[in-house]
Amino acid sequence: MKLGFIGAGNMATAIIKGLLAKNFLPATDIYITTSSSEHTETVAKNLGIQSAHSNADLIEIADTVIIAVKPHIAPIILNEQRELLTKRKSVLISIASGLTLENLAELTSSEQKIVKVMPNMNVSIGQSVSAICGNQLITKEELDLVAALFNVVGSTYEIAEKDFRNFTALAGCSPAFTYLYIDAMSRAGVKNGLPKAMATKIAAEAVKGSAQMVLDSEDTPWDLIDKVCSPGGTTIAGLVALEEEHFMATVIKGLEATIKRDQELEG
Ligand SMILES: NC(=O)C1=CN([C@@H]2O[C@H](COP(=O)(O)OP(=O)(O)OC[C@H]3O[C@@H](n4cnc5c(N)ncnc54)[C@H](OP(=O)(O)O)[C@@H]3O)[C@@H](O)[C@H]2O)C=CC1
Ligand SMILES: O=C(O)[C@@H]1CCC=N1
Repeated sequence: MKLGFIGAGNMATAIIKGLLAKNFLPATDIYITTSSSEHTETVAKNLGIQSAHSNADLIEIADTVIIAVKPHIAPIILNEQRELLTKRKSVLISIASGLTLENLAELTSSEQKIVKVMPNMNVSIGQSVSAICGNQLITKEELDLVAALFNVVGSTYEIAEKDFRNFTALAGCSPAFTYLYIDAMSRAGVKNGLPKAMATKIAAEAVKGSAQMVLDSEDTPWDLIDKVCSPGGTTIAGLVALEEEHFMATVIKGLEATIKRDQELEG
């Protein structure tokens, strides 16, 4: 497989680092473009991979093309490159939020093989959770190959396209919310006398262990909450205070705002 990334920002570089770390592809088979040749050269050099002179050159070289630009830029590029993509019979992978398989086919052609993937930032440490679905032209083998690519950098769920928005909120955007939670805990630690770096590390380790516990245990999160809360103790006091401020409803509101924004981006 020769893999080309149109766009080499946060997501593409994280995926590339993950793929290189696991030796999924040799660095000689990974190509990128950015908005300028100079920037492409710099990023490619830093990652130790290949630069393409233009998006058209990249499509000429790669058999699998990941469009990893911001959702409002993707339509412009796909429209420009539609004939070449069709001619090359490339598999097009889109990670842009808010663009449906139907949008992507309209922007390219009815013959375009398309896979929609929603990864998250944790690709760079091999712990992404990604959703995947293909259009009617994608064979099972092609879908499996794309799933294998994203399995190298985490786990992959094949889901119906109608569930993508929900997945984007739960897995694509939620790392940002979790960082916010960790930072808020860390600031509470600082407020009460711990140095910031130490407080952040402690908060992050507590979150990591708690997430692992949910994955490993047969208990539901509520069962685990009850096990932490000693009668008349400290945790129940904190839990009640959080719920007085509508903690659960606030989290749900945050995720639902991302679902609404995703709908708006689709237009
Ligand atoms: N960030 C995240 O956690 C996640 C993001 N996504 C999706 O991934 C996509 C990329 O997001 P992210 O990586 O954060 O975005 P970034 O802004 O970090 O990266 C965008 C990249 O696109 C490049 N670019 C802009 N215009 C062109 C062009 N005409 N030709 C080639 N490259 C171009 C930019 O180049 P330059 O730097 O030179 O301007 C940059 O390298 C988005 O669609 C987003 O919805 C999906 C899941 C999670
Ligand atoms: O903020 C965004 O639009 C992208 C999609 C998922 C995470 N980041």
